[in-house]
Amino acid sequence: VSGPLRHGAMAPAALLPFLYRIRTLSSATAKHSSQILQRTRAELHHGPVCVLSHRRNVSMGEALSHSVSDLTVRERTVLERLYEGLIRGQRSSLAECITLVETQHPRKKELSQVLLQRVLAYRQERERIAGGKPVAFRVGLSGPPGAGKSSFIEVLGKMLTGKGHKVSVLAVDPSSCTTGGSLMGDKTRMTELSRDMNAFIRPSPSSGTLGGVTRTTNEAIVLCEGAGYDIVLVETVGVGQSEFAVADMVDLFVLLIPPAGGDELQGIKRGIIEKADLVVVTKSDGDLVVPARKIQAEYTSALKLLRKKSKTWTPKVVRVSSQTGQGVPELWDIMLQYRDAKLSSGELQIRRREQQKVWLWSLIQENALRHFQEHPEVQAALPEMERRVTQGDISPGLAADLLLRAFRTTQ
Ligand SMILES: Nc1nc2c(ncn2[C@@H]2O[C@H](COP(=O)(O)OP(=O)(O)OP(=O)(O)O)[C@@H](O)[C@H]2O)c(=O)[nH]1
Repeated sequence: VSGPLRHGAMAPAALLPFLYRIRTLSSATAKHSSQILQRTRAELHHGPVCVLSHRRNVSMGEALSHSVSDLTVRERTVLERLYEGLIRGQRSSLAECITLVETQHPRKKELSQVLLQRVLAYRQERERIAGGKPVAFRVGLSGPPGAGKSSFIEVLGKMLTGKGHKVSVLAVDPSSCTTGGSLMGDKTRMTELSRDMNAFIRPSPSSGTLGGVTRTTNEAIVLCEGAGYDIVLVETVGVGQSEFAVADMVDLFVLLIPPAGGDELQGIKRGIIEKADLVVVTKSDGDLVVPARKIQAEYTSALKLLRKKSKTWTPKVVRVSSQTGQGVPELWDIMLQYRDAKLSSGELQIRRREQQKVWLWSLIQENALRHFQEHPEVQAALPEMERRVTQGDISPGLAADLLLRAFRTTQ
């Protein structure tokens, strides 16, 4: 298990045996599932599409082969209209499709999976035609509040649409998950880029758990790629775990740092610096050039001390100014060098495959934990168990075993 677990996100040890059980079950049915998946792929373009069923006592194979044959005519028509509009690159269809994947409504959720499977098949076909080259370059951008992220994305985005690219910008706002408030969405951001016909800007889903928000962001990436956006920028603010989540969904992860020392920099976590493929010191203009150079030198030295994580790439620290535009074209050239190096070495494809696995397990983790917590036997026993553990009557390990046994025997 990796991903959020690796970053120390809440994964009680008690859950591990349960996850292990799921993993064992998964491998037992893997052969059968793969045959069914093959059949599923063939069915994607024609008629019934498979989705996972939520029914109890349904084996993995049965669930995968459970066909949404009960799609109503209206549902089919809506999905067809959305899909056609999306692959023709209509921004309104893309926005509607993302709204569908963000929904909490159970039936619409199922429909969104039908749509996604079809878009995935379409993307796979386009990649096959392109000789395996990904259809889009995914770039994650993170930094503390006020680092200059939106100003930078506006300048970079305009430059890229000017070069003929189609750019989408997705946001992951961690505050929307906890408080329902927003760190990112309160002001008008990227005004020029939002008016650009070759750009698409989507704010963060406004509520849900971080896992839920990052799941929909991952799915929104697929939709943007289906709509022909060849550059997908995913922005997040460097608070909480959201930046780790974003780092795990992109090809290139960029950390933006303002040229202010001391307190402002203390908010930047060491762990996230290790994740960065590029560090960008922002606002390198006027009086800020000198502090920006200082920060650049500090980070260059700090990065040298880190373990090398790639054979083909050494993280770089560059300075830019969104106000003057200085350094932005050069930075884009570096981003392209990165992409080319990663593509030709095969590291980019490996990274994407690994990311898929990370997401699979983090989604299982989140859902399995909820399933466990909502189980009536567990809910009934939990207060007493917690009381006895906190009083030191029984060990947490034993309490976890007992709760898991209650969960298992009543499945
Ligand atoms: N001097 C200078 N100021 C800049 C530059 N880029 C951004 N700023 C200023 O920095 C402040 C924050 O910029 P934003 O682009 O809103 O930063 P952000 O990281 O998106 O901020 P949040 O949305 O709060 O996370 C604004 O007052 C900008 O005018 C730059 O290149 N040079």
